[in-house]
Amino acid sequence: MSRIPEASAELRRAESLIRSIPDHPKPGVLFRDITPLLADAAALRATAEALVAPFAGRFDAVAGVEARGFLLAGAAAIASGAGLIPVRKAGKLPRPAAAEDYALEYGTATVEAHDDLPGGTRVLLLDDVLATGGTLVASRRLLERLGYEVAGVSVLFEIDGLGGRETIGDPALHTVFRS
Ligand SMILES: O=P(O)(O)OC[C@H]1O[C@H](OP(=O)(O)OP(=O)(O)O)[C@H](O)[C@@H]1O
Ligand SMILES: Nc1ncnc2[nH]cnc12
Repeated sequence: MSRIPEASAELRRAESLIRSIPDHPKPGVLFRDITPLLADAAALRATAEALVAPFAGRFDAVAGVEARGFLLAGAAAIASGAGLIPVRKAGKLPRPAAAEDYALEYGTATVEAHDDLPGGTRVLLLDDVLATGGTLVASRRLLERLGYEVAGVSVLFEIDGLGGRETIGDPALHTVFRS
């Protein structure tokens, strides 16, 4: 169900392109696969715009979380005229300025980022899926440690029942779709 009451027909069609795969990457996980949505030009544009619309004029850059968050963040940055900060998994950046560890529905990981923009830059944090919230909490902490002002958190698909919204605990959390 879309969280935007007046969701455009395009956005509703985009939602229908998210594929659910049982037991991936391990038994018991219902994996939400956004690749069919990404492959559809109109759906990709509609979702990139829906991710940033509630925050219009309130951010200077978007931050996307590796790997799927990068795909949406690139599109959202172009759609909104913002810069892009890659929040990368450990060991990929040549000179990370900060790192944060976190737990996932199916493992553990570390995120890192550079500090290429000035302190106080307003950053909108983006990702494809909100599950337990561990990735976004760690990413938000990471951006704050780098001196950025996190203007909001925006996610394409919120999975109910895993406590992600409560873990993030941010009134400025926007999710386009949920189930
Ligand atoms: O709310 P959480 O429980 O933290 O889970 C959500 C995160 O899990 C997935 O990333 P994953 O680490 O699987 O990496 P990928 O984007 O490289 O596939 C997804 O893209 C989110 O970043
Ligand atoms: N169920 C799920 N589907 C897609 N991405 C995820 N990240 C964490 N849980 C996920």
